[in-house]
Amino acid sequence: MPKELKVFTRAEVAKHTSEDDCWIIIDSEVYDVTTFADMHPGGAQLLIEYGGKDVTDDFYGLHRQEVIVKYAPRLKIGTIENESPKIAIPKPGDLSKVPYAEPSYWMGFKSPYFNESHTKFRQALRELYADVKPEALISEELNKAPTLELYKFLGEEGVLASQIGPGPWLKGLKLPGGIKPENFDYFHEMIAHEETARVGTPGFVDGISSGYSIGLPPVFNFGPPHLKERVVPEVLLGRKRICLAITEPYTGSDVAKIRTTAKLTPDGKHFIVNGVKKWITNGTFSDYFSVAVRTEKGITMLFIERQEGLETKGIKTSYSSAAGTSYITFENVKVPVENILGKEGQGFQVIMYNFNHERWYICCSIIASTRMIIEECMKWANQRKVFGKRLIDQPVIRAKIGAMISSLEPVQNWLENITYQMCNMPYLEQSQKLAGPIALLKYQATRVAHNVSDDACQIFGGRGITKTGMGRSIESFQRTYKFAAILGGSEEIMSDLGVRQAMKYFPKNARL
Ligand code: HEM
Repeated sequence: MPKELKVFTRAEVAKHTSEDDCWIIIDSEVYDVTTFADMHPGGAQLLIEYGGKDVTDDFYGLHRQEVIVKYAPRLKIGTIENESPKIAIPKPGDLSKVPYAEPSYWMGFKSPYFNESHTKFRQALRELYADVKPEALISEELNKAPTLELYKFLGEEGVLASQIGPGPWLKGLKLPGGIKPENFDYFHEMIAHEETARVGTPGFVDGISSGYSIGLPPVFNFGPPHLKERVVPEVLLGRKRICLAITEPYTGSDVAKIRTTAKLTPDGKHFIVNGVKKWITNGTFSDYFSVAVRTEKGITMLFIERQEGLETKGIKTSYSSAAGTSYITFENVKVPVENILGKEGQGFQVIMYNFNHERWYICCSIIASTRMIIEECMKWANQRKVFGKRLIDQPVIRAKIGAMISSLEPVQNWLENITYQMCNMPYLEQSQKLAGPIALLKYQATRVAHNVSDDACQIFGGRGITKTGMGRSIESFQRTYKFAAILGGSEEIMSDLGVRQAMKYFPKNARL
C-alpha cells in the first residue's frame, strides 16, 4: 500500500533536526531520513547537520536524480504547503528538453528526412529501453552477458530486426511502434542504433546488438537457402545468437593475413577448421559463428555452429564482459561444405559487402553516445555550484561546452545526409559513392567523441574518473569510446580510405 503523504509548513520541518528525528526538504518535498542516516553512503553526520533544512541545491550538487527517484518511495513523508516541485523528473521514455540533448528534429526543428513514423518508432524504442535499463545496469556492473530471455524479448518486439537494415528478412516481423516492414527505412535503423546506444551501458549494449548485426548479414546476403531459411528467423527472434569472427591475434584490420585454415576432407564433404580468433564480440555466448578462414582457394567465409573443438573464452577489455568479447579456438572443427557463405575463395567480397553498413552503424551509435555526454555536461554545469556560482557561469566551461556542441552537430548532419543517400541509392551505387564519406564520417565522429570525452572529464573533475555517482557516464565513456575508434576499421584506416576513394574519382584533367 502506498504511504499516505501529509502537508507540512517549512516551520514544522525545521523542528526535526536531531539524530532521532531528522527531516529534510528536497524540491518542496519532505523526507524523513532518521533511520536512513546510518546507511547513507555520504555519512550519517552530514545528513543530520542538514536536518530541518531545504537541501535541494546541495542534494543536486552531490547526487544524480535517480537517487531521489529510487529512495522517495521509502523516505518521502509529505510536501510543503502551497508549494509544488520545480525540478522535472522525466517519466521513463520521455525525450529530453535539454538543448542539443536530442537530434534537432526531436527538439522541434524542421527536417526533410523524418516523418511521423520515425517519431513513433523512436518513442516506442525509448519506452521499451526504459524497461530494459535496470537489467542493463546490473549486467554491465556484474559483467554478465544478456540473458537468452532478454534476447527473445527483444526479438519478439522487433528490436533485433530493426538493427540490421531494411530488406526481405523483415517480412512478417513485428517492428517497434507498429512500423510496417515495407515502410522501414535506414532512418528507422539509424534511430534504432541511437536509442540502443542511449541505454548508456556500452558493454551490455554491444552484448545485445553487435554480434548479430554484423554476424547475420553474411548469412542473409550470401548463405545457401537451407541456412537462410533456418538461421535468419532464429536469430532475428532472439532464439539463437550469432557473431562475426574475422580478426586474429596476428592480424586486426589486415584481413588478407588471416591464418585460420579450412582443409577439405578427402571425400570433399567437409572442411576441417583449425586456428584462433580474437576480439570477437558476443562470441562467449553465441551459438553460430560467421568465420573467415583460408582454404586452398583463398579467404572463404564459413557458417560454423558451436560444437566440440570450438572453444570460446572471455577477454577482459576496457568495457564490461556483458559484450561477450572472446578468444576463440578451433581445433579440428568439422564443417559441411554446404556452409560456405558466398563462394570459396571469395570471402573478401563477403566481408567487404557489409563494411559500409557496419561503419555507418558505428557512427549512429557513437554520435548518440557523445550527445548523451554533452547532455550530462550541460546538466552538471547548470546544477554544480563552485566559488559561489554555477559552473556554467564560468566562461571557460561555456567555451568547452560550445566546442562540444559545435563539433557534434556537423557529424549528426553528415550522418543524416549519408543516411538519406542510403535510402535512395541501390547497393552498387552506395558502394561506389559512400565508402569514402562513411569512412571519413566515422573518423570524424570518433575524433569528436575523443575531444568531448576529454573536455567532459575536465568539467566533471574527480567525478569524471569515478565509476559511481554524478560522473559515472563520463568515466564509462572515457573508458569505452575507443571501441568505436578501432572496431570496423581504425581511425587511421578510415581517413586513409576516405582520401584514397576520393582520389579514385579525382578528374585527370584537374589542375591548380
Ligand atoms: C533523501 C536524501 C538522501 C539520499 C537518499 C541520499 C543518498 C545517497 C546515495 C545513494 C549516495 C551514493 C551516491 C553514489 O555514489 O552514486 C549518496 C552520497 C552522498 N551524499 Fe547523500 N543522500 C541524501 C541526502 C544527502 C544530503 C542532504 C547530503 C548533504 C548535503 C548528502 C551528502 C552526500 C555526500 C557528500 C555523498 C558522497 C558523494 C560523493 O561520493 O561524491 N546526501 N547519498
